[in-house]
Amino acid sequence: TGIPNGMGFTVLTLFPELITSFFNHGIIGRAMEKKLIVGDTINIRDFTLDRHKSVDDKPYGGGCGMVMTPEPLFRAIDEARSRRGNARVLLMSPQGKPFDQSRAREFAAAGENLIFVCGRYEGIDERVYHGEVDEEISIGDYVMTGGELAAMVIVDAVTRLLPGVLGGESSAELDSFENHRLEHAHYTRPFEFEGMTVPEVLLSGNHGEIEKWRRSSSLKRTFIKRPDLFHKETLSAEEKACLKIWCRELEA
Ligand SMILES: NC(=O)c1ccc(N[C@@H]2CC[C@@H](O)C2)nc1
Repeated sequence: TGIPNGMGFTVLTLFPELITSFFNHGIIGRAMEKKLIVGDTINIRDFTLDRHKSVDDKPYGGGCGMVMTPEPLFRAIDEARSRRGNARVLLMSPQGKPFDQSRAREFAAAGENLIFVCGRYEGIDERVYHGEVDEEISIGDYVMTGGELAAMVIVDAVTRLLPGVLGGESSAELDSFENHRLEHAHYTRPFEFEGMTVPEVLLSGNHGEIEKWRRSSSLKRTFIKRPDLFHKETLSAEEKACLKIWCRELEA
């Protein structure tokens, strides 16, 4: 990414401790230690100017719930932009552009610093969206009490694609959805568990046969669990042959 200390992720939130805990564990925590990413939080409440440190107010036009006021958000976003140049401000919202693996790859490839605006209550004042937000993003068609989980989903999915983050233990290239197919089944010891054993081919050491079995496993689970993915990438001749054999076995 050419950025000296890794890709920046700044999360604007009313609950920073939710985010710092996420930044300090597992693969993400190690990426922080290795300076492959720089993750930090900004507490929106620190940018209020009134005695009560209020961040929300009643909605114009009436109705239930509260709306986040624009001033603290504007100031918090400006502070985030000042911390690292070349940043993209993302608003977490059910109305946003759907986030998926290809979008995660785009963010990771661009290496641009990302600033996440996490709303609470009914939402944020529209003028923040028009004045400061570069893009609105949704992680799925459902409503949550806050944008924080959406921000963590995006940080997680993007970080694991950055060079050096996953190291040798697994590779993002072979991910499910990488080729619009689900991942093959995984097995580890013990060989027999609850009366169920592991497909012998996986113990054969025959890497050609193992790869063939894994492609077949991936194809079958995609066929059963997510046939819609076939519209994204049509079946290869090998896949068609494999499915034909499998269907014949099922009919037998
Ligand atoms: N599907 C999503 O990505 C998503 C994002 C945010 C969200 N809720 C927040 C709380 C109030 C408003 O700021 C938006 N819900 C769902």
